[in-house]
Amino acid sequence: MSDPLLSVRDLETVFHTDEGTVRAVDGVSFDVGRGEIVCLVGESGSGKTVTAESVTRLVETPPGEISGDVLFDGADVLAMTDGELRALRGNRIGHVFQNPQGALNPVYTVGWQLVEAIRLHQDATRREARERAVTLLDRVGIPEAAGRFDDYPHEFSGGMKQRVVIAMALASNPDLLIADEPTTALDVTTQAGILQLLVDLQDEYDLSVLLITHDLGVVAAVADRVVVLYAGKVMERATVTALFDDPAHPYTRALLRCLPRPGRQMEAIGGDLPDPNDPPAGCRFHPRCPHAIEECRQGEQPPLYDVAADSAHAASCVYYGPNHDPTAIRDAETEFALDGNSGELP
Ligand SMILES: Nc1ncnc2c1ncn2[C@@H]1O[C@H](COP(=O)(O)OP(=O)(O)OP(=O)(O)O)[C@@H](O)[C@H]1O
Ligand code: NI
Repeated sequence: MSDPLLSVRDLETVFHTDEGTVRAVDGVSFDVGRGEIVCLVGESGSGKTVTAESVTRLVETPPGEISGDVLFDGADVLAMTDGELRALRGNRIGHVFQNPQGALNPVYTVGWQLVEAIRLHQDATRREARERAVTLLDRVGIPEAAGRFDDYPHEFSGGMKQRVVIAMALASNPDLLIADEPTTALDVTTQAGILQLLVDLQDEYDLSVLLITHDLGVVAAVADRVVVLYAGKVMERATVTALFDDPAHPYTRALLRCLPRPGRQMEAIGGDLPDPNDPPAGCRFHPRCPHAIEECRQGEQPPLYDVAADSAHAASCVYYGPNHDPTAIRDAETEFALDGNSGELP
């Protein structure tokens, strides 16, 4: 890969609370290449939002504390001044937040808010900004965009409101769009429309996208590459094809088994996420892993071992390390591939 747009190395974000130190993100590394859609996937509480919000240092410090390396287009984000950070967030990285409440102000029309967002970042007259706002609303799929310009947020349906939120995030013409569960609150049909929009926008603007989701159906539909998080640790990194055709980590395999498929009962992964104040030693997943052996219960999270020779596919599991045979876990169950995981929307 040519040098990635975003490069995250050994990211650690901890929160100092009265109950102790929460290691929300604990040594996470991944890249987002130019023009690529990378999905961060994992159960609730695995650290997806904190990872995304650490990238532009939106995590409040204190109580949070961020360390590691975040390089955006070669620039060291963790060393940036407040002014540089504002420029980064305003011009180069658009963020669609998990909680969409804050994204739109209920007392202003969506057109006014878009114009403000555009004028904040670009030298544009009101008239130019208005034209661009209408173009953006149209581009994100708001029917009769010019006519909806003076409507208030509450006059839009959930799906249309999310399209407006995406338009706001695109107002500055960003290089990277971070979208945190952008479809979770929407019904399935509306979800598919929003995902298709993200794919189209990626293509049209050559955007890079960091998409956060707990839904592997979403991953199958849009991702180029995938980072699987569990309890603040990366369990597996893979291309979307490798992840579905050849899932390596027992956690990924368990997640895939949970996918509903025709003629198959949906399973839940047994057990709960570890206590973030007191995670288990060894592999964070070992208490729920059917293949756990003594080695998994000791020391640190295993390193990310190469699963395939190309090193784009790696799993943090001792079975892929020296002196182990991963066929022991891979033969246990087969057939995870989603029906039509070739870019078809769920
Ligand atoms: N401000 C904070 N103070 C203390 N702990 C926090 C804070 N923010 C997040 N956490 C903890 O960090 C961990 C990771 O949270 P995060 O929101 O990143 O999970 P997530 O993967 O995005 O989950 P979800 O799918 O529910 O959105 C959780 O244990 C959470 O309780
Ligand atoms: Ni989240």
